Amino acid sequence: MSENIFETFQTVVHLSEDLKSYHVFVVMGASGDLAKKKIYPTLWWLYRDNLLPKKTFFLGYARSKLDIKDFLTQKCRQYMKVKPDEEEKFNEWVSKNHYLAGSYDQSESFAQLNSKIVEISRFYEPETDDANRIFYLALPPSVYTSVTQLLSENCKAKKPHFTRVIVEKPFGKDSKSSSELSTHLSKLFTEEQIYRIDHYLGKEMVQNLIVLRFANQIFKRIWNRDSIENVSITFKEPFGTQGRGGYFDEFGIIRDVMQNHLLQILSLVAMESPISKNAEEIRNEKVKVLRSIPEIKLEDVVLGQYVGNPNGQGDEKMGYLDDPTVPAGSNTPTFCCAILKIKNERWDGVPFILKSGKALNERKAEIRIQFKEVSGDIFDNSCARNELVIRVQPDEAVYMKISTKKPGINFNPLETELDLTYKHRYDGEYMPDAYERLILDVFLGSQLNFVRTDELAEAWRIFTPLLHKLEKENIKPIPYVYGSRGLPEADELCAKVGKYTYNKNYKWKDSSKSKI
Ligand SMILES: NC(=O)C1=CN([C@@H]2O[C@H](COP(=O)(O)OP(=O)(O)OC[C@H]3O[C@@H](n4cnc5c(N)ncnc54)[C@H](OP(=O)(O)O)[C@@H]3O)[C@@H](O)[C@H]2O)C=CC1
Ligand SMILES: O=C1O[C@H](COP(=O)(O)O)[C@@H](O)[C@H](O)[C@H]1O
Repeated sequence: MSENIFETFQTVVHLSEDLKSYHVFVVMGASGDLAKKKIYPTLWWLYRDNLLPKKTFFLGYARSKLDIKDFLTQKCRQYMKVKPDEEEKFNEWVSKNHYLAGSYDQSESFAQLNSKIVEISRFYEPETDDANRIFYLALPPSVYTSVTQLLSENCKAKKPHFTRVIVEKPFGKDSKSSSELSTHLSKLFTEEQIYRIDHYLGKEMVQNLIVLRFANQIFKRIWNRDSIENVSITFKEPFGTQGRGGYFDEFGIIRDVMQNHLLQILSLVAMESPISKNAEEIRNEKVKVLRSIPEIKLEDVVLGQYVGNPNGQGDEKMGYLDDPTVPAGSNTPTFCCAILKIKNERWDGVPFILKSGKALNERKAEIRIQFKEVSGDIFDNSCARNELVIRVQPDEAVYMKISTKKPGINFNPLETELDLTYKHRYDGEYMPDAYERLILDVFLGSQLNFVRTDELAEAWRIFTPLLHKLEKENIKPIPYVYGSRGLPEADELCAKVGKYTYNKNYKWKDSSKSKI
């Protein structure tokens, strides 16, 4: 692991006055899946790498009665990648974990939670009267309202200590429910105390967008409707609902991925240059561009639902409706391709294609910027459009597809690429997980990578009319086979409305594997 990558964080964490006092990180819903697979492993990695303020302890809270030491060492450990030489440090981290069982809707339980926080703070530092408090709500949305209410009434830190609350999506189901939740939260906490997590904002290549766009003069000049024909933002997963059908069916792919992860990426790709790197300046620009996007119309959308592949293996044989947790006859889409428009000076006429789906042919998240055709082409229309591809996952990469002379005795253009593949260029660099970056941001009080209330309201405004129409008219998605690339109808929409062209002649050669 490279030490350098952490230097900045460690310096900030250990020098900041605000971070010198005790911190308690409370995992609400500590017995659940998210806590087990993501939150506790992330806390361990941050602790292992000395990234957390030195005086931090951890408190789990859930209804189940459990022994936190057993839970961490037996249930969570498989997700924690503890190396043999880290045993001592791991045990040290486990010993800093505490647990309290309690309800999600009774004031006495939250009063006990408050007493427990104070008690543990005093155990570590007898003179102290409190600690900075971070509450991570790894909970189902059904208990958000009561938990936040009771936290606010019983568990806020005494000043000057801070209280921060991390909220997981879904942030409502449409404009109305989201606004109700936002209003509820805003009565209890200030905007500075609320951290709405969208884990895509913690991914390396999503964070890279701001640097790529605003630290390169060559991109600044061409990042507009004069040069760009279309932009695609794609999310694909090669597996279905995996028994989570009950949850998924309530939301569908649009709410699960598009309205949040893909729209967040879109806003970073399309926003104007912020005045500075300041979180509020950046979030102001993100909101501004979202405000320029009209609501999506049904005619600009293709919806799909996967069916089992009779020739597939295991899960692939199972269609969405075969999942016993999915209601019979459900019309919830598991695939969606939508074309968004941005009505502003920079983007007028440039389609933004958002594509997302489960049970497709591959795991991929990428941003593809397709440039306009060469004007005054002297090569008999044989030049492919340039493309800039930012691959978020798997294998982070930035590559630019360009035409060069085909090597040899000829004068023909050949589509090739300028390739920055991270695993080759930054071999050995430690790439923190999205949750590591985001949880650290909360300790540091940086809201840059979290979703602000007005941003959220705009995101719902864009999607709510479409979602309501789909539900009211019970619109049937088109079936596609588990493991396919998607729907031909989506390709047609991308070509016609999205102005996207696909060059099937392009063949990529992994030059890292070439012999010299
Ligand atoms: N650094 C690296 O590792 C590099 C890797 N490569 C690899 O080379 C391969 C080709 O490169 P690239 O151009 O990026 O990717 P692809 O050829 O896989 O896809 C290009 C785009 O065309 C779409 N597409 C694919 N098939 C069709 C079709 N039949 N009709 C319409 N649209 C289609 C894809 O959408 P959809 O996602 O929906 O299928 C995607 O948006 C990829 O596997 C890529 O990973 C290339 C350059 C650098
Ligand atoms: O938020 C969600 O994201 C995951 C995909 O996350 P990734 O980091 O593995 O790309 C998705 O599977 C899930 O359905 C969705 O709720």
